[in-house]
Amino acid sequence: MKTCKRNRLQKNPSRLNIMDSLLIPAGLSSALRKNLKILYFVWAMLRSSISVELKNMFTALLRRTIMFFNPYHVIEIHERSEHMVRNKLYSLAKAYLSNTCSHGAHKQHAEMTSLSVLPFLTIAEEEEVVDTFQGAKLWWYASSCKPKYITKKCKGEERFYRLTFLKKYRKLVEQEYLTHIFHEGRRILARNRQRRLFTNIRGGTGYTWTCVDFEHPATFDTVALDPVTKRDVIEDLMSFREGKEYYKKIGKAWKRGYLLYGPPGTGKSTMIAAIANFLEYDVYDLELTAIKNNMELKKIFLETSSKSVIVIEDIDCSLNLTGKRVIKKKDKDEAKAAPAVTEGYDNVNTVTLSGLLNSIDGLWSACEDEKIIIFTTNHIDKLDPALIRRGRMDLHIEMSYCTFEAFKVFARNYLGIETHDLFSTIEKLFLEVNVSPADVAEGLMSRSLRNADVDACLANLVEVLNLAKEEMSKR
Ligand SMILES: Nc1ncnc2c1ncn2[C@@H]1O[C@H](COP(=O)(O)OP(=O)(O)OP(=O)(O)O)[C@@H](O)[C@H]1O
Ligand SMILES: [Mg+2]
Repeated sequence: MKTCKRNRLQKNPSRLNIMDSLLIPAGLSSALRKNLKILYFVWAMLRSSISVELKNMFTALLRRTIMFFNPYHVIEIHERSEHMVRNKLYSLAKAYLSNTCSHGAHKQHAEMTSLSVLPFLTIAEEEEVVDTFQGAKLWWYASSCKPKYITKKCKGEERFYRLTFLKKYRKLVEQEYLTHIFHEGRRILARNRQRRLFTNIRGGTGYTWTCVDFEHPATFDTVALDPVTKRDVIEDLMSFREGKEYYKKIGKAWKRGYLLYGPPGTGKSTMIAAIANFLEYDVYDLELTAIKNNMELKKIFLETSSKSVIVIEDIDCSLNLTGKRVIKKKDKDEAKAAPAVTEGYDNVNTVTLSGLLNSIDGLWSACEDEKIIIFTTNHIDKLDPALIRRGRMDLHIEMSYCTFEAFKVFARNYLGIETHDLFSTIEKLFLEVNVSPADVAEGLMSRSLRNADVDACLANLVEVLNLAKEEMSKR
């Protein structure tokens, strides 16, 4: 990437109107620019002494001549579209340039919003940078102009980028380069975005999502899980993330459902955080009990954005969604009397199983895709098969009691060891007792052990496991 000298014509906005199509990078077609400058000079001399009609005619002629001889094509990307709504492509181009060529500018702007994790540098106004794409050279020029319509939102200057390239690359730019900017821009914005953890609360005007920064430290390196399961999950996530075209090809919404099941303290919530961190997605922690009816549920699902993990924890406890899909007539009265609402019939104040299924994978659910939906439960057997069937909950992941393999992850992360004399004792004990990974973690890092050495930590764990064994034998 290298900078170009600024086209001096661009400094004078009044000349921009007539010399619009002349905005070509300096130094490249100096002869052509020289001739056109002369033409412009003659025009400026004549302008005051001729009639308006003649003036217009001459302007049009001049423009056409310039366009005919000008070997360049220009695309402008304005901050706002014609209807004064934000032009997404402008922000994506800005992100793209910040990452790709802004260092080529003499003057840059450093920006950081509340939604970004790192500052990023954009090219300042009146600066020009060069990009290359499949052998084509492209000039980006940042500027601003008066907006066409003055609105409350847009009173002052409106910024825009002018992209200039040889006419022979027009097809390449229109069909490939702009799409490249779109995807790259999205990727850069997603990477630099402060990820958020949302939860639904009931406000004055009904339900609403509220959020905090998502900063959970769990990763797949810190989750203690059987290595084969861990590898399968990672592979599944990777193929999901890269699967946009595949999902399109098979005609399926780009979504995937995971069911995490297992006893308390086996790492289901930790696993959700690791998944979100791995994919770099936001997390929507959906509290079903705070939602009044199916309509609200549908709306709240619609308000989740793409690149997100939607979580319903303890689905078996959230609502009574465990019965058959169609409730029998004689059960209606009982169900009506119960505050926790069952499913099956259309009561306006209920969230029903079919309402939930609809929100997960009905027609509406495909509006913003690239989403992972995760349910967790301690009791998989209590759930309606319709809720967890494959295709809806595509992957069922069992989070079980701690195994020796899982313990080795804790040993590595908590104690920084790969092996130890006590490992064989611990391995034997894991075959005899059921302890959750949470208990093992606690056994290795209880308060009294914070400053203790490895031997003491492992000895403490052996004690915890022996106690669990004793308790099991008493039962
Ligand atoms: N598999 C695991 N890997 C790493 N840490 C774990 C694992 N399981 C549990 N832990 C530790 O135990 C604590 C509790 O785990 P977590 O909340 O993820 O369990 P859970 O399965 O969601 O439990 P519950 O069913 O009660 O919600 C975590 O803070 C974490 O430190
Ligand atoms: Mg949990």
